[in-house]
Amino acid sequence: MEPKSHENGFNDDDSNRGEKVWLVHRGGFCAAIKLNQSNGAVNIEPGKVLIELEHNGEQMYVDDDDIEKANVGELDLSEDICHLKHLNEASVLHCIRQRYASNLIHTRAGPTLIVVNPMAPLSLYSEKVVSMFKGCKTEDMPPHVYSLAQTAYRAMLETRRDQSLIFMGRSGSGKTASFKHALYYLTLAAGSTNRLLTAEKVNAINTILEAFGNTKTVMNSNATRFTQIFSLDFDHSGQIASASVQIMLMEKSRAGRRTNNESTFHVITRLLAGAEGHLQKELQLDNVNLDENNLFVYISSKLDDRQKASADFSRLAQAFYTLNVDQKSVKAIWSVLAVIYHLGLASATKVGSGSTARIQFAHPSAARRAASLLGVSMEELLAAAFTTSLTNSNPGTPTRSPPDSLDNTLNAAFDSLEGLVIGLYSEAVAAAVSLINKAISTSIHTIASILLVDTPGFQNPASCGQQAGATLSDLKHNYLQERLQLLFHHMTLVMPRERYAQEMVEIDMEGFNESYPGPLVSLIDRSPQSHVVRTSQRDLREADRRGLLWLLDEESIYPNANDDSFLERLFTHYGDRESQSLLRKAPGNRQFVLQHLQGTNPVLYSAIGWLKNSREHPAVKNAITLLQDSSKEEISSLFIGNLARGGTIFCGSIAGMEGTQSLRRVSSIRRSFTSAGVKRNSVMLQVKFTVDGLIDTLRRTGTHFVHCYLLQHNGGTATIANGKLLQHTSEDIVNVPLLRSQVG
Ligand SMILES: Nc1ncnc2c1ncn2[C@@H]1O[C@H](COP(=O)(O)OP(=O)(O)OP(=O)(O)O)[C@@H](O)[C@H]1O
Repeated sequence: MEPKSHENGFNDDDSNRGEKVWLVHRGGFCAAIKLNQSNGAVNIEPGKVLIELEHNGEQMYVDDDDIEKANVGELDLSEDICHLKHLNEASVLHCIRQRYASNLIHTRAGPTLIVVNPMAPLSLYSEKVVSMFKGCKTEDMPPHVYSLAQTAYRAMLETRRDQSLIFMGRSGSGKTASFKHALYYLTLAAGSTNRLLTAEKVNAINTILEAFGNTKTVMNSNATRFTQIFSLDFDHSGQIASASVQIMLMEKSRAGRRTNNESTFHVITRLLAGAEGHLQKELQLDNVNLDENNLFVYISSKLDDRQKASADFSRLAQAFYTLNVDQKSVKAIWSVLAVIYHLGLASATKVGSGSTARIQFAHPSAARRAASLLGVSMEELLAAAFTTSLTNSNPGTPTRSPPDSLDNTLNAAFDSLEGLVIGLYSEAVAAAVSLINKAISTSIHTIASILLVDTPGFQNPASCGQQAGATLSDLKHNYLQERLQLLFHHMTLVMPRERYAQEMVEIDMEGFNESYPGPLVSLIDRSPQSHVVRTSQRDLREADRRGLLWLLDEESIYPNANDDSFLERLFTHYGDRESQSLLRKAPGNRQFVLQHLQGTNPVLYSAIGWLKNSREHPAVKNAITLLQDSSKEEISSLFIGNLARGGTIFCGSIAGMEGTQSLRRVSSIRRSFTSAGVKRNSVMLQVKFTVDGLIDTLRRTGTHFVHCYLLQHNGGTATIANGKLLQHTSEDIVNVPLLRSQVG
């Protein structure tokens, strides 16, 4: 925009007034009238137009390119943005904003649903509202997450083909909230045989999964850290006859994270705050001290936080009751979680020196509590916790912290203890998911399924003020979001175009600006085509390039490789001019930027510790051995049972595979989830193959996409005062550049 102050050429003559337009500028857009330039105005530069701003009457010349046609006011609240006569960015943003100001947070974009996070509870979802949508056809329903679920249900009944509801968006944008509403709708609207799945049970499942898989981050105070497929399997009559949950790509490293500014999963703090009486004594949690230094668990000193955590724990315990889960199994899970707490206190220390040096628990009394809760001896626990800290017993694992000095020996011990804790936590989650599936899955023959997919949202911590750079876990979540975008692109643009071409229908794509996530996805996950590795050649042949995940994986097995050598290889592969629009170096230590979401969301990453984190520590696997060897029957039987059902969470990185009918029907999907790559210790290739499996699964279904939008960067942590939206204007609430980057 180039505003100009003119003393000549402007007049208020109504005959001069033209069409309504938007003046688009970096901070947003504003309404204006395009004035007729032939009358009055002199010396008009080519490519300029004369406008009058609506809000203050100021007249100015601006670039023609900065103007977009506006629609008539009657279309302000259009239910479907495809109905706008002038379909341009400013008009779409205006429509979403106007609807939001009228408490209409759902908008259609053709078959896709847009939902903006209202940052306040709205009374849009209830049993009564469900009954209004039940049985309806798409064209008879207003945009709502219930209407999308109803459309999927109807399509499943009519075609007998599996359907999926896929929730996409940034962290905190409301994916999980909409996911839960859709699940609630389908449960109530379809009903289930023998009350297998009720709204109460769905609520209980969400409570459990949220406790085990969510945490607090800068972007969302209740951020989901796992991908979930909730499968509803329907019989001939359209009722739910079986259901199951699969959990994958869990950010399990968070359970063993030893940095002060990262929270662990909710369930641990809830257990510590909420276990009372007999349970508290049994778990030996009666002396929890707020000031103690725990490696893995941070307990808030705020009374409010602890009271809330305690109330949440009661709800969690009640959720297991609601699902009729055997209480001995629940107790076994609590024990494993309490063990993590005790191990965090036990910590590690080095005793002796030279050849007699040994690693020991720094606080043996805490370690004894852990051992007795697990039902193993101190020797067994010690061996499981520190096997790899003095000698590198796993030849496949690089010695990144060679135990050649006091610090390195101790660091290796801490890494090992962390590995065990991550393993214990993963097993606890797998057990919880198995118990859920036992409660809701049956072997009744079903004809088709609806898969609801919720994922951790797109992460850009800098957008919420965290300047340290995004982590490797953030990259995994962002990679999944890119793959979902690619799937969306394929299903909504490529496939219809191919269909039109087959049917020889001509479509006018002029002026259509297609953005394509393919190049960045390829930069991240492109498989190696050749065996040339570790070249420092700048002019790599195209065929020799491999994606970031593969580079990280390869680098992590080279002795003496480190985060710097990984970055060097990354820039050897992608330092060329063309790749600069996707990847560039950043000034900070080991920092780089990936231009995510077609450049609309550049994320600054910090690659510190990436190499270490791209291999699973061997101690992770010690957890299952300890649990199976437990002298406590409730523990060993729960975890032996887990293994017998697939023992999936370590190797396949998926929990709950046993419960699924939809995945069982398509055995190739099952294979891709459990393929050889997934079984390797490589965390990065597990990510790649698991995402491949998920996308393959979804591709075979009728897809229904929900795009969730954030109106404020901190929308996942903010609630509008008094729970009210602004009455007259939404301008204070809607961050237009942010919304624009999501719409784009
Ligand atoms: N439809 C809604 N109605 C009311 N509040 C909502 C709605 N959607 C989101 N919110 C609010 O926003 C917060 C963040 O939403 P949610 O956890 O669903 O985001 P998300 O996209 O799943 O985030 P992440 O990817 O981090 O898991 C919720 O805790 C809730 O306070």
